[in-house]
Amino acid sequence: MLEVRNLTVHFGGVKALDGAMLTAPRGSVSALIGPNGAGKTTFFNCVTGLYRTGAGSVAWEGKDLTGLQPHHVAAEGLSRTFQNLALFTSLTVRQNVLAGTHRLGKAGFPRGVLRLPSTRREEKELGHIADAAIDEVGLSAFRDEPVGGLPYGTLKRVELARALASDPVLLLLDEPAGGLSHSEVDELRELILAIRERRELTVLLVEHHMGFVMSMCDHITVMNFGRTIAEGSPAAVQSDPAVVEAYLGAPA
Ligand SMILES: Nc1ncnc2c1ncn2[C@@H]1O[C@H](COP(=O)(O)OP(=O)(O)OP(=O)(O)O)[C@@H](O)[C@H]1O
Repeated sequence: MLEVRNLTVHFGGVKALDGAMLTAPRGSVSALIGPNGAGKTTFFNCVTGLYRTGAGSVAWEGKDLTGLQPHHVAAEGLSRTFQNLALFTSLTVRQNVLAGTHRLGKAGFPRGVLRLPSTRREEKELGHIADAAIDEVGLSAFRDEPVGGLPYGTLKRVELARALASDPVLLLLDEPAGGLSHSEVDELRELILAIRERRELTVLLVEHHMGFVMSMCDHITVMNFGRTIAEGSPAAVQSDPAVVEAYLGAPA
């Protein structure tokens, strides 16, 4: 499982995380929720090594990942998508997804320049992996399209395919349903559940869409002002008075 304890992050005078705790059981679809500014994206950035934590620890399957650089975290099988999409707009869908296979390649720069047969073989294998991820998210028809002109819902799937192309064991999705239409949200739910099943993944998502979260997650952590205020099943957190207060405010 993913076990995060006591994460603390300051931005100047702002305490973005203040002892945040989270567990995501192996094989679960877990969610991290909370009002705007609660610290959810900062939390993801700490887990994936983009931000340094002032204090606390991150462990996956008992292995300490605290303070590792992003590429070392990725090498442990943690892969993510970004809230504001991080795609190369002038490249095609396939080229973007291929970028996600990076951690699986062994060739490196010198062998790449020499174009050895083993390098060409590896490129072919990584191409197959990228194509399989594109097919898996239903984007076969867009494989060679430049990402630039594609609709938002399609771009979100490209991000998902890129994250899958690294063959992750833990998939972190930052607001996967954000900006999607009603029917796209429903399709995305089915897609994520099918991917989890097929790949035996653990999924942790940050999300504001409560219908989406409550209908698909096994385990939910609620954060407010950088602190974890509740954790448990969808039913348990929904009826937790601290959670109700965080979303609706204290009764007058
Ligand atoms: N790079 C930064 N520099 C300064 N303050 C930041 C930075 N990133 C986040 N913050 C602040 O830290 C707090 C937590 O922000 P964060 O984006 O992690 O919240 P969030 O829960 O993801 O919000 P949202 O749901 O709106 O995306 C906020 O008060 C935010 O303004």
